[in-house]
Amino acid sequence: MNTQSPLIELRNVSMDYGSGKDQMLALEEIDLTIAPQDFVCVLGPSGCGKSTLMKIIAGYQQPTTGEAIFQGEPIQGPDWHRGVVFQSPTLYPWLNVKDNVGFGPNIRGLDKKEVDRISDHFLEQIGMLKDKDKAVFELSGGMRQRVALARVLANRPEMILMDEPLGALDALTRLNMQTLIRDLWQENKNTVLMITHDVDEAMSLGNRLIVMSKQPGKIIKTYDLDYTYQALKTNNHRVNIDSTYLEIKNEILDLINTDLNSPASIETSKK
Ligand SMILES: Nc1ncnc2c1ncn2[C@@H]1O[C@H](COP(=O)(O)OP(=O)(O)OP(=O)(O)O)[C@@H](O)[C@H]1O
Repeated sequence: MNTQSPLIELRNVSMDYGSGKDQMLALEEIDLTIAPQDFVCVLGPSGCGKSTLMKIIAGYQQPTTGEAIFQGEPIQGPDWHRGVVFQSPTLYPWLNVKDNVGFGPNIRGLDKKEVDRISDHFLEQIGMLKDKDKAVFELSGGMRQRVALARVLANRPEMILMDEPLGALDALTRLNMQTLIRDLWQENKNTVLMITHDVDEAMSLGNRLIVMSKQPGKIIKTYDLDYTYQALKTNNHRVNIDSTYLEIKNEILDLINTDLNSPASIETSKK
């Protein structure tokens, strides 16, 4: 984690859904600080509130109690500073690839030449410049997710929020996408928060990992890791799976799978 002033601060954030006897506590007393250019991966059992946490940072939901702060200001609602990528890419089927990527800059009133320049730049980054005139229905799942990423990047957001973005992809495409996401993070210097169920994916991409307890979701442990930096240094983009890696992976799996009714206080480990 770097030491610049935080991009995101969650202070004592709790989130209730429903009311009366249907009321349930989804998140409880979350304190989280995310620095610029962090790549934070969030892991935790199904239903522990990962997406709720992401929606609060995106501005889709206000916490029931506590504060969600972006660059020192309370998050009031969604805006282009924090772009969201979902598991199922939400592309506009009536627009071709290039116009999907240029959608945000176009809406913001940039002139056509500038919109084209931005679209081409990000299509190049995702390796799909040659596909720019294709229709959405002509794309594979992995290609759609790449276009969804480029569309978010074209808005030049400070932060990218991803909710299981690779969950629907086959294993090989998923590995290639992990490499692409890491490269895009490095190249564009965004801050990333990514939810995943895959511990290896989290360990190989994130420089910070957050593990949450089962509902009500609390942060039970955070890790600062450097496997993603190692992967950036190698030609084949692979992480070195050493004994420490396996220890941390097993510890995380235990944390996620153990009954965590009384989560321990927050701990931070450094590899
Ligand atoms: N809009 C909503 N209204 C009521 N309950 C909700 C709402 N959104 C989420 N919940 C509930 O809050 C809890 C946390 O849900 P959330 O989707 O944040 O968990 P998650 O960790 O992302 O789950 P998964 O890993 O299965 O995607 C769940 O019990 C869910 O049913």
